[in-house]
Amino acid sequence: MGYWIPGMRTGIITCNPADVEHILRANFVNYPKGEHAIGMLEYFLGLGLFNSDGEQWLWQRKNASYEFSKRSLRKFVVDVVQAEDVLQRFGFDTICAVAFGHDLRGLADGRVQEEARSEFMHSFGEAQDLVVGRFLDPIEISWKIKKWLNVGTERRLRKAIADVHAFAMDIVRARRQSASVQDRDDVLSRFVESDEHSDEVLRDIVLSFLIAGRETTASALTWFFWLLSSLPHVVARIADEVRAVRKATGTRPGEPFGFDALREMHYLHAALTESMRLYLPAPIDSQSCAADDTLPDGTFVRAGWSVTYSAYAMGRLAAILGEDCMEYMLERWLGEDGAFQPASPFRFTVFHAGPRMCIGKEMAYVQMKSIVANVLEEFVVDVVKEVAGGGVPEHVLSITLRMKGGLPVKIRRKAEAF
Ligand code: HEM
Repeated sequence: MGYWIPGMRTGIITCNPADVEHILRANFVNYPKGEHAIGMLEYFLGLGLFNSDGEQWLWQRKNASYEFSKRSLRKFVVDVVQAEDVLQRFGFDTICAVAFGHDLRGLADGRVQEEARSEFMHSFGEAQDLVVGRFLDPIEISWKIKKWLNVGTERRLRKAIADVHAFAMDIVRARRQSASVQDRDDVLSRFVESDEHSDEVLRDIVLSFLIAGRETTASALTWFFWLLSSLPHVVARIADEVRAVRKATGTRPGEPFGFDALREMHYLHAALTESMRLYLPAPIDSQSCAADDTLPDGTFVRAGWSVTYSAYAMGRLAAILGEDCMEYMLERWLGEDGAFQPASPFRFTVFHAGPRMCIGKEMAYVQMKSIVANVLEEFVVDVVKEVAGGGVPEHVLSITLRMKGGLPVKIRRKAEAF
């Protein structure tokens, strides 16, 4: 069933899996992101994969998909996730390495690089929050924006975007200069090879991967570790599974997990999936309707309207998940043999669905499983009492639905490895 959103840009919102399938797959060409959404982010992200439609999107998606193949993922596990300082390199650095072949760690002057990175992270966070804040305001030129976007804020935003663009451009130039692209299989190499794209186009591709992959996995894990603080039996079962995988693969605590070893961690996969069902990085997603249409549930949609589905609500609906929808129950994802059972992406919409489904989904699971398995194997994570025992921490909606102020934890090394 669709709903009207009074007082906002005209549109409907739905939580019906059949509608979602219609919008994201069956009638995909009729539901692009649309000029409005793309225009709002263009001065920050340009027209990269994440922020483009039609042909502009298609050629980028085709080239990028090739590099996100299973072969590349295996290589990613070997080259990047297994690095000894996995926690340090998690997220931002791994995306730079996998997507752009740009190893921040390997650069000669580590200190300068470290400074550049943290400056970039700060600017990226600031630009993202300001741009997304503007985007989420229902009435674009409202009094709220006029008040909020005062001259100082506008200046800050421009500076943050200029810093972000400069950093992304450095990645592009470094990548162009690196000698042999033939034997590289990062995402950028495909675009660099064809030689027909300007530096600005490549910069936008870099920005799209950073915006899509930078905060999502980190946000998902923050909520996961918070949930674990009240689920000791789940922590114990994950530990059992990790130990069993160690035994089966003949590896010892501290050694890296291989791609196949991570795939064997079904219980952990289910635990993360159940956590993201309830606390997901991207809570809503909007498309624009190109031509008049009627959704499967009978709702009429006029050309130009926005059509939004709420992944957050869909993850908490009894009609989709049953009466126990508000309970953390990871067994719902496991078959009788203990193997992970995926749900239709039109019901479990955490990674979007259809041709524009998240291209980094597998990589995100590899990252998250590596982190959780490594951390729980060697450390005890104590969430500070007030947060662990209290209610649900406050959410902040930026590019992801993150936990306000982050998760305060104390980490202790285990007296003896389990
Ligand atoms: C838990 C982690 C993640 C979640 C929940 C997630 C979720 C999503 C969602 C909902 C979208 C659709 C956004 C939209 O079109 O408005 C998306 C798109 C995308 N994601 Fe992810 N993502 C995650 C991790 C990653 C990672 C690690 C990467 C890259 C390294 C990545 C790369 C992308 C890209 C490039 C797109 C745009 C795809 C396109 O438009 O064709 N994501 N993701």
